[in-house]
This record gives sequence, C-alpha cells and structure tokens, in this order.
Amino acid sequence: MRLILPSPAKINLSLWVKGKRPDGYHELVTVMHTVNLFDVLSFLPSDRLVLSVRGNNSLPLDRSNLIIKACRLFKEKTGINPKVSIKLTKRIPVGAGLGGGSSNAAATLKGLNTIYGNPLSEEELHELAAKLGSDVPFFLKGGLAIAYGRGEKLKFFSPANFEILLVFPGFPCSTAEVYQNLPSIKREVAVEDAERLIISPLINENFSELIDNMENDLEKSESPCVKEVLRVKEKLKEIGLKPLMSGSGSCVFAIIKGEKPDTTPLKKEGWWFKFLSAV
Ligand SMILES: C[C@](O)(CO)[C@H](O)COP(=O)(O)OP(=O)(O)OC[C@H]1O[C@@H](n2ccc(N)nc2=O)[C@H](O)[C@@H]1O
Ligand SMILES: Nc1ncnc2c1ncn2[C@@H]1O[C@H](COP(=O)(O)OP(=O)(O)OP(=O)(O)O)[C@@H](O)[C@H]1O
Repeated sequence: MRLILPSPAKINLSLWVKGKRPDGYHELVTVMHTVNLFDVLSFLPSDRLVLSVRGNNSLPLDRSNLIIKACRLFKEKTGINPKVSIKLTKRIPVGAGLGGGSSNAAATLKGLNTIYGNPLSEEELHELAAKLGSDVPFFLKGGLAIAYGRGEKLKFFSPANFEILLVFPGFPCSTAEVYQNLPSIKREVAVEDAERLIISPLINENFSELIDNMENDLEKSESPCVKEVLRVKEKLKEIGLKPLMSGSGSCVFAIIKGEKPDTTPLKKEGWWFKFLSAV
C-alpha cells in the first residue's frame, strides 16, 4: 500500500533567546506556524530501505539525511526494520530557517508508525522526534505552537489565519553557525509573554499589533550569513513591509495585511519568493 504524506514548512513569528545552557544549546521561547509550502513523502513497500529525492540534487541520501536518521531511530525503538521505498519531493528551500529537514523527519516517524500498525504512542513519537532535532516534535502536529526549552517543549493553539510574503535569497544559513555567533544574551521571557505579545493579536487578527511585537533574537548573530539576511530585510522595508528573519535564516517573511506589495525589486534581485497562507 502506498502512503503519501505532506511535509509542511514553518515560520517563526518570534524567537527570543533566554540564554546559553550548560549543554551548549540555547534556551528559547519561539512561536511557530506551519505554512502551505510542502515537501511530499511517498512510502511504498520494498525489500529494503531506499530513499530517493526529486527537486534537489545536493541533499545527502545516506545516514546524514534526517529521513534515514528517523528510520534508524524507529528501528532501534521498535525492533521493526523499515522496508520501504521513500520518495521525497523537495520544494522547501534547504538551510532556509523553514525547518524542512525537521518536517521530513517528523513525517517519516508518523509514516512508519502508521505503516507498521502504530507500535509507538504519541509520547514515544515525541521522545524520538526530540532526539532528531529541536524542531522535530513541533512538526508531529504542526499548526500554531509556542516552543520552549531547547524548542522541544510545546504548547499548541488553534491554527490562525494570515498571509505572508516569503523570500528565499538563494543562499543557506547554517543553524549551528548562527547560534555560535550569537553575542551572549540574557533575557527574561516566559511562555505567557509569547501568548500576550504574539498569540493574542494573531488570534484576534490584530495584525498591526502583531507585527509591532514580532522579534527574532537570532538576527543579532554576527554570522556573515545573517548580515546578508539583514540586507534582504532592508529591501523588503523599501517596498513598505515589516519583515522578520525566520528561525536561523536565510528566509525572510512579512505579514501581508491588505494589498499585495509590488514585488518588482525582488525579481530584480533574482530572489525566490512566494505569497503563502498559514495552515
Ligand atoms: C532555529 C530554529 O529552527 C527555530 O525554530 C531551531 O532553534 C533550530 O532547530 P533544529 O534545526 O531542529 O536544531 P538542532 O538540529 O536541534 O540543532 C542544530 C544546532 O543549533 C544550535 N541550537 C539549536 C537549538 C537551540 N535551542 N539552541 C542551539 O544552540 C546548536 O548548536 C545545534 O547544534
Ligand atoms: N531531508 C532533509 N531535508 C532537508 N535538509 C536535510 C535533510 N536531511 C538532512 N538535511 C540537512 O539539514 C541541514 C538543514 O536543513 P533544513 O532545511 O531543515 O534547515 P533549516 O530550514 O534551516 O532548519 P531549521 O529551521 O530547523 O534550523 C542541511 O545541511 C541539510 O543537508
């Protein structure tokens, strides 16, 4: 039997860094929402585990691919050797702060669990997801959530309605490098602050207030990549938008309140962009 699963991208509507932890990770409070830009994972029965990718020539197909990592972890936990051919159609730009790899890993865990008769509970899936990456647990459900801790602790809300312009400037940013180049930050931010500043105006569709409150502390990173991203932000400001970097970059997005802006300057720069909706 064939199983086809969509694997959405996310944006970070805000990301606050509270400080650095003894394990090297950063303590965060961030608000994430999935958007209607999807990779697709298709699972077919096979005599062994095989991964193939369409739409991207540079992604590794070996153990460093998050899909293969998810399969290995599933096998370790359940004792079931996944014999499936997984076809990934890649549409989400890689290294773009859109969580594409994390989303693929979550879809793989869900897909294998469905195919093999749900051997893992929700909690067990969450535990495996957190091992694969800080963003992976969020993608098991998607929609709207505040993520905190290292990003693996979640408080979910009903999905919201909004439109964005998403711009990918054509180069990736390495998440590890962006965090490494962050000046030391100490901030008192709680989940309740994220609810007040972001979730409430979002649910009430008070977009002006929402946009005024949106922040991403990773924009303070001294990584050369983020410096380039700030230039992209400037261009979007010139066309009347209030943009924000998503996650660790390189994508930048802006909430669209009414009429769509004139995108000619973005075309001139040769940047990839799309108008998207929250899903
Ligand atoms: C930027 C975000 O996407 C925001 O949603 C996440 O914080 C990153 O999520 P992710 O890609 O799943 O990240 P991971 O694979 O867990 O970590 C990649 C690298 O980012 C850094 N990292 C990540 C998360 C975190 N809370 N603190 C960190 O310092 C670490 O150096 C880590 O080695
Ligand atoms: N299935 C996959 N899809 C995308 N990237 C993958 C995958 N497997 C491994 N990777 C590796 O993960 C790295 C980053 O991928 P990804 O596109 O998820 O970054 P990102 O969007 O910046 O993520 P985040 O927002 O979670 O930091 C790349 O170096 C890529 O080679």
